[in-house]
Amino acid sequence: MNGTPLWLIVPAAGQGRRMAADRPKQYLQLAGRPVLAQTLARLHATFPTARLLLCLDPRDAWFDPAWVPFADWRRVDGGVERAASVALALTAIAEEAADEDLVLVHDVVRPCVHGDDLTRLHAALVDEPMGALLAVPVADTMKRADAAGRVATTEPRDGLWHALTPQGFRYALLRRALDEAGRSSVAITDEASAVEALGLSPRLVAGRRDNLKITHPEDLGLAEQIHAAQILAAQHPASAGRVPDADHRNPGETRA
Ligand SMILES: Nc1ccn([C@@H]2O[C@H](COP(=O)(O)OP(=O)(O)OP(=O)(O)O)[C@@H](O)[C@H]2O)c(=O)n1
Ligand SMILES: C[C@](O)(CO)[C@H](O)COP(=O)(O)O
Repeated sequence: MNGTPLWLIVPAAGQGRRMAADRPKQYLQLAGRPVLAQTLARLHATFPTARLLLCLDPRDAWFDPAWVPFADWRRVDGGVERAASVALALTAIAEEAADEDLVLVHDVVRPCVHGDDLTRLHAALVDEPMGALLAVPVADTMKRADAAGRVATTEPRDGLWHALTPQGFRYALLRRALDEAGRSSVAITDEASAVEALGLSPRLVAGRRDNLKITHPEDLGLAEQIHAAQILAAQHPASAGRVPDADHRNPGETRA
């Protein structure tokens, strides 16, 4: 892409309560290395000269700086929630970042993010003043539950997408969005929803379904299998199955 400076923010200050492991899930082993190390390696392979901000719990006793492959990186204290961790990272570079600099935010617990998706998202951001995020269309029938755990309604899934990461924005926009979100009582679970709260519409960039977020215990085994299949596909590109076309259409694109 053009020479716009690129910052990577990797929120990694979570406790992994739903995983309920003996350590935060970003430090569990995936293919012989901690999840955190695998995720940073994926980002570095595509963006070797980006500047990294790694949000860590100030009491974190697991982190090893040897896992960071970036030449230009720093550790930032995380906040009480994911959005607070990202906001603190933005504040940490307030004196250095220009308004138009690009910021990509990627969950440390998405180690299977594919280089092709990173490249396409980055390219999409050139002409997107409102930012963009990787996402996949919902493929299952969607049920809304009542208080008794029974089906209340079946929701139309047309136009519904799963939001993934990375999510990318210009520095000034993301800072304003998270500042405003911090002053309101609206729950913000991703960067895009903070930008949406300003009345803006980030672009959905169709990504791969295997960009799994390790959240629950069974996700670690799935991530292992995805990771192994991706490595195999990279070694034997001719025999690798292509991701179906439908998964890579962006909203508004029609089937050929
Ligand atoms: N205060 C927080 C909370 C979460 N995260 C990060 O945000 C990402 C997505 O969060 P999630 O999957 O919810 O991770 P945890 O908060 O660790 O999980 P849980 O909610 O089960 O405790 C993770 O990379 C996590 O480390 C963060 O940087 N700061
Ligand atoms: C940002 C995110 O990965 C988008 O899907 C997700 O919202 C983070 O998970 P959390 O459980 O809301 O922290």
